[in-house]
Amino acid sequence: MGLPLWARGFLSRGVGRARGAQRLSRGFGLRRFAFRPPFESFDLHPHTLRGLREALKFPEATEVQGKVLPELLAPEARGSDFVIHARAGTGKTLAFLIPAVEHICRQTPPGIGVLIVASTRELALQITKEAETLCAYHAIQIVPLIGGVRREKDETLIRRRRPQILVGTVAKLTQHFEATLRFETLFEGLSTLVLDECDTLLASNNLELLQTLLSFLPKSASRQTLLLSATIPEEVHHLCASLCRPSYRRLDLVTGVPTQEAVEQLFACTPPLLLATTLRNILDEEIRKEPITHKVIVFFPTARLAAFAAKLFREQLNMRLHELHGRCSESARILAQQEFFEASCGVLFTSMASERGLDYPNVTLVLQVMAPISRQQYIHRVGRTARGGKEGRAFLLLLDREEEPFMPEIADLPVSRAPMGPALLNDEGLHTADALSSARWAKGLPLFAAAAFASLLKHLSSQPGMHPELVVDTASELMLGFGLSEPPVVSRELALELGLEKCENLNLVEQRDEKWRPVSPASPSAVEKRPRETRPPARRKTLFAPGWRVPGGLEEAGVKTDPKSGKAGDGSSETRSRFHILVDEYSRTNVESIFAIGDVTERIALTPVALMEGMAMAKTMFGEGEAQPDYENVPSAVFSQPPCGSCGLTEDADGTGRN
Ligand SMILES: Nc1ncnc2c1ncn2[C@@H]1O[C@H](COP(=O)(O)OP(=O)(O)OP(=O)(O)O)[C@@H](O)[C@H]1O
Repeated sequence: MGLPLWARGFLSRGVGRARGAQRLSRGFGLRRFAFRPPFESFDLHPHTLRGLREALKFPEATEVQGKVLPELLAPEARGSDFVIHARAGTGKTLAFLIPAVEHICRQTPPGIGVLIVASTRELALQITKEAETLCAYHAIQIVPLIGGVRREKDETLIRRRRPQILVGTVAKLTQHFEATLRFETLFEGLSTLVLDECDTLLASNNLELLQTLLSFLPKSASRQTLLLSATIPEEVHHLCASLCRPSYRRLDLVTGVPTQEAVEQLFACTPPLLLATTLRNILDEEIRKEPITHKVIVFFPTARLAAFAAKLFREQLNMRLHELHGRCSESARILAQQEFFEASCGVLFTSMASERGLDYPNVTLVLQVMAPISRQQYIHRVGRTARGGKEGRAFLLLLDREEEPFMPEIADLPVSRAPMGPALLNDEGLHTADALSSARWAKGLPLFAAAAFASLLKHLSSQPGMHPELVVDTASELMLGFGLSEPPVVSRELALELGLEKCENLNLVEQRDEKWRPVSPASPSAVEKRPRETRPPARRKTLFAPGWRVPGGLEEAGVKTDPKSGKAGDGSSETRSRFHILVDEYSRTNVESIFAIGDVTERIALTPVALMEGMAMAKTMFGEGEAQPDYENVPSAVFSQPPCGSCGLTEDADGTGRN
């Protein structure tokens, strides 16, 4: 049994849950928008109107669309850029798609007319789907470019479809600009650039990559830029303005609170030890009250905790769950997104991957486990319910000690304390605690628990006001509440990184390279140390420079680069301003301990060449004698339709006439 006696007593009190449960389980229904002009009242192309009416089945604009469309469709609007701030779920996607499609209908230069930059793969796919439905009766082609899909596959799709609208993530688009031959020429007629969820694209950790992407786009005084989000704090606004033309317009459509009025928002606090059982009780309550219509999104603070909780609840509590987070494979993410979208009821365990822009119909409850990292995150997550004019509920399940630092951040929002308090914990909590007990864990769960614990330590360490002991105690109690008999071990390296190495309650293992193997499911934290047979040689730094850009800092290291070399290095006659690292035939730079391979050198910019150079370099570096790349056996590819390629001896060299 994972819970101590005092907690069991607390659970078994089972204080009247019905009162709060009634509020928690209020049904949802259609609300009326304040003002919904019919789409016919706008001067739209007949195919667009038909797409709205027949494919999307939206005869009327939402309130936000009713305000944005007249601004963006006005003839003089093309001379301005727009920063649009409107609540989540109010129809911003169509608000930018409709004018973009209308502009393509009026002007059809070859190439891509509209580029939509999305913050996640899932959002890019969702926008693509909505654009395709809107354009069902147009001949307009839309292509998504997202991570997890091979670049060559993207190229084939672009060649075949010749899209007018491209929807992509920043990383994938940048990768194409850096590595796909003449990719930039597709954008010569670009008339509209959309940055959806602009505040996250402009966040400090993403800004550099976004700026790199934008630097590849041709400069054009007539290109319109649209920036949209449900949260645009003032400090982000000046960044938005810096991407716009001076005449830009700001449409601030959030009056009053930034969350939808139709969302009932509650919060409750729990000790870490009781978080898992409380969560289970809330879910049970929701399923019991709405057996065929419950649709619940549960947000966890880390992807690893979401993965662990999903596996635990599925395997130990027999709950049917959908799962979508950063630990899922790309195909699993796409499948989960589609399944939960189509499901009439269900529960989704997720993390950051789902909090922005994603549109699942009829979500009845958004449940946030532990404090969000910011006010914006809270608002976006709550925005996953009550979309398109429906009603919904949001529940924030905090740890006791999170209330004081977090609640002031959302003091202006209509969030009330859940009236049930400890009644969230009912008699069933006892059974939950018992069922979760690691004594009965299925195979594999201990490793998930260890990963979740490490991620919790990281997450909590980044929270304000959390000193090391508190971080360790909180994460440990949480894991005990999830059924462990003792907290998992942690590598000393991680403890050092987080400044937790002196915490007495942390069970450390010395070597970071050790493979952890649970001895038995009954004692998941008792892991056996299995040192690797061979360790990689010590190294101080690995420079990784994808694409053609030479990383900074090389000058300080004394590495010679060639700034004058302007040829593209890909066999074309193109010139580009860029630097190359100068290397000898063994891939050695002028600094003995630094090597370089691939596109950052002035050799042939082809993947097979880089691979071969890498193998030869590894032999030189790791003592198998000096080895030079063998350019005789480089596979070559011809970008043609059908595609063709070759490798090995030429007909002449072979002498047999074979190719
Ligand atoms: N005119 C309309 N009539 C009815 N429903 C609509 C209309 N326009 C959009 N919707 C629906 O409203 C929901 C929310 O729309 P959308 O995803 O565009 O919101 P959003 O403002 O972009 O939200 P977020 O800020 O979360 O990205 C979607 O399910 C969409 O299909």
